[in-house]
Amino acid sequence: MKEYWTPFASLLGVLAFCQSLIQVVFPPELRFAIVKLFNRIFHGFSSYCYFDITEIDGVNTNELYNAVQLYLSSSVSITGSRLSLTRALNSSSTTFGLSNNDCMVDTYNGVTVLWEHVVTQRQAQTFSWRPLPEEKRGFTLRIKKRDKTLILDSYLDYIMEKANDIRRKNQDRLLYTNSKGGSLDSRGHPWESVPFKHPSTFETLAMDPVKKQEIMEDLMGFANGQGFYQKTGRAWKRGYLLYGPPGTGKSSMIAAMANYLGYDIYDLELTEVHTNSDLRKLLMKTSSKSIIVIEDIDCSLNLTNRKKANSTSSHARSAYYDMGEMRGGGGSGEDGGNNTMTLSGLLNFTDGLWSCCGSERIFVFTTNHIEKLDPALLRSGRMDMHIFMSYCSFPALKLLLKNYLGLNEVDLEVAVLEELEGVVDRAEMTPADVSEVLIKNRSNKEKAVRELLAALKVRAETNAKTGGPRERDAENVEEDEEQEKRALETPKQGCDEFEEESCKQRKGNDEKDDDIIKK
Ligand SMILES: Nc1ncnc2c1ncn2[C@@H]1O[C@H](COP(=O)(O)OP(=O)(O)OP(=O)(O)O)[C@@H](O)[C@H]1O
Ligand SMILES: [Mg+2]
Repeated sequence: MKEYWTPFASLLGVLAFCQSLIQVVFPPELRFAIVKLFNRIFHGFSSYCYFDITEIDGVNTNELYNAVQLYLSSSVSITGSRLSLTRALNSSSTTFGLSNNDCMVDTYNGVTVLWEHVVTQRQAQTFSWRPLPEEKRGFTLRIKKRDKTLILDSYLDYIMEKANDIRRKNQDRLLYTNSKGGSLDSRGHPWESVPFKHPSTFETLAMDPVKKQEIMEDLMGFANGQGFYQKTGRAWKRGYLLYGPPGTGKSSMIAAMANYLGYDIYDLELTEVHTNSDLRKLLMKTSSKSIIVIEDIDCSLNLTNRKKANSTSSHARSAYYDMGEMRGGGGSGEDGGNNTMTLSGLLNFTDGLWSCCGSERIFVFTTNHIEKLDPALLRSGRMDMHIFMSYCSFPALKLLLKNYLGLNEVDLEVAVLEELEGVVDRAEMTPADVSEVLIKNRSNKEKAVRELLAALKVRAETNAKTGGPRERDAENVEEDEEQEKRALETPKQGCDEFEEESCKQRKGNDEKDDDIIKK
């Protein structure tokens, strides 16, 4: 049972009045001694103790503050008479909250506690390393001294759990981006967020059903595995590397993972991160139950295969390592100090001590060119699962037919099914291409199937003549490598240009592939 409790607020008001009176009458030293004595006497006689939960704890956002707010908002909505209402941009739900400086009683395991929402104006600051919000916000929890153990042992954990449940039920997850280039907002967040409403789920994801089931079980095992991770002394985190050609569902898979687990997504734009210490700050500001995504990792940072670079020449090697310094403006080479963004900084981010700040986090890297990644990223244990997102297979095709046209296997003629099965692997078409044919003709199911079959046949024939996208891709990779080798052998000042050119080239190749597919 929860209700407003005004006598407590009045008592606090009297205390505040006494304190301001003391401030006016006595000099600062005497004032300090009197206030201390006054507090000691008051607390000595009082049977209550108080806990302050401030919104910002030093430089970090206090997760407990957010949890208390959410927890109380779930109860206030029913019993409160004075509420603050908020609705985030594009959000589907309204949040009720305790108004400024209002109090509320809550009962837990037969123990009654009092919550006060304390909001005060921040005094004008002469200097601050970052802008602070105008208001200082926090909750004060008042409990009986004799209930302290019970409350501290389980009540706060209960609140955290409840808040997580509420968030999951609201289904309003957030998509964060660091595209502001590391600048902080007034609450010290380097991330900007929007409500995440991607409709992709494992039901809509077309891929090998056995592999899909394996991934879903792995994710669920992770989410429910707190005890296991604790027992085995492992950090509660998991890494997935999604690789495969463009349009095979890597981004859709990330959205499906987030929707399946109810996690937020942090989309990390590596090109906006300039130093290893910036990366650590970003990591510190991510919350638990989240997926941290780095898309197209081969293009975001110079993480291409070092082995190949090493085998060229010592001159080339030093040019390669110097690239990190040039980008960050004078760091300490490949191992990198904090002045530059390096591979080792990234590995430390996912793997090292820093990866363990917070818990229940999933790292997902995606790439179109796994062969271009540094072996250090691929070493076993680094990413727990390597998932190949392949061209459309027969089971995936059947799922797309069902999702887009509502056609089950039994709705199709046996001969058509056999034709589709016979041609789909040779066609090497991505699920994105297949979806496009189906969407275009979705008002006429028969025509859609006919056109799809024709498109698959054309693609299979082209592949038979040209070797297919896999071979074309391999040729492009060789071309890229040749170009990288040439750039590594040129003087250092060409490195930045080379980097840009190489990335453009890769993007160009992808577009070329897309064109071929569309034809
Ligand atoms: N496996 C799939 N199942 C269902 N739909 C898919 C699948 N793959 C691709 N699609 C469709 O194609 C579109 C593009 O897919 P998506 O962006 O997930 O590909 P990607 O692998 O991330 O590509 P890129 O490498 O270019 O980032 C999606 O909007 C989705 O509709
Ligand atoms: Mg993608």
